[in-house]
Amino acid sequence: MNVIELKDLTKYYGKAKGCKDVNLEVKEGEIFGFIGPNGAGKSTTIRTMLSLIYPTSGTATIFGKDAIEFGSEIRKEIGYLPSEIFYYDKMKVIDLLNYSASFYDKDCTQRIAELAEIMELDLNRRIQDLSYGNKKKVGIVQGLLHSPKLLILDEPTTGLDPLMQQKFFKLIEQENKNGVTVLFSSHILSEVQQLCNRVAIIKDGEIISIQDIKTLQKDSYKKFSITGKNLNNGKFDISGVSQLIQKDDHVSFFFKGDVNQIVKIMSTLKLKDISIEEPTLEEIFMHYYE
Ligand SMILES: Nc1ncnc2c1ncn2[C@@H]1O[C@H](COP(=O)(O)OP(=O)(O)OP(=O)(O)O)[C@@H](O)[C@H]1O
Repeated sequence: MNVIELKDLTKYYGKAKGCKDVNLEVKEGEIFGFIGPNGAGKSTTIRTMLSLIYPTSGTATIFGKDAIEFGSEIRKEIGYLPSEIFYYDKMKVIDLLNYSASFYDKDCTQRIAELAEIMELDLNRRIQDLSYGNKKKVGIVQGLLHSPKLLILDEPTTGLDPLMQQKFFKLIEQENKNGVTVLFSSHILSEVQQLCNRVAIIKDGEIISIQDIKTLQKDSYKKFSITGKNLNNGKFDISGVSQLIQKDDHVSFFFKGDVNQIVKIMSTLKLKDISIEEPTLEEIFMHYYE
């Protein structure tokens, strides 16, 4: 079953394009990555699918229901962490979270305490006394306290230190194991790589590719780095080689194709060192942004 289904979802702010003809399906139980640079249209797509803003055209269906018609019903089952969070500064964290919890027909007290412990959040501090990272933690607890079926996380890790990021990822993985579907928007490819099953890439408001993370990494480019005397980069002038860089005794490049071709060329060289690596998502996607 598709938890999220977007059909030609389009949002213009006056003449400015927010997102255009976005088609996307997120299946139940997936952790789906949504990747793009700043201003690519991630937040616009998310806000439109949540019917927090209205689409110019197209439709969003969540849990099989139209997002506008059933907006308030759907949102009860969603945990949404917006990219920017604004709070009443004078409130205590616990009062704010209890207030959020009051919108749901369930007792969230225990879950608030559990989440605060996992995220190391002091519930008795005032919002105005919290650092940016701690405010982000409030948002995370707020998004999860009602045990939603769908989590929509818009740039959730900004402001979290690396240790806290890992704790947060573990928490998301645990939620996912318990059946929660996750849409994870980010401009940091390595975190999407760590967490997601599939990924959609958005650029200038339009989806340019949707890929399975595993096939993406296995079936695509390999990154070769070699060191040796008299390496002539002209030798690697074959189809499938890209982004070749030569510096002194070192040559690196990406290759997509029959690796035997590369091995054959390598066998004619006198090498000091060689490494063959899986490229990072960043490297794989680089050409989309050129
Ligand atoms: N309220 C608005 N009014 C006018 N233009 C807007 C508005 N909100 C977003 N935009 C424009 O829509 C485009 C997409 O922005 P959006 O915030 O959705 O991108 P994003 O991928 O979420 O980026 P970021 O990570 O920087 O938030 C940008 O060109 C942005 O300037």
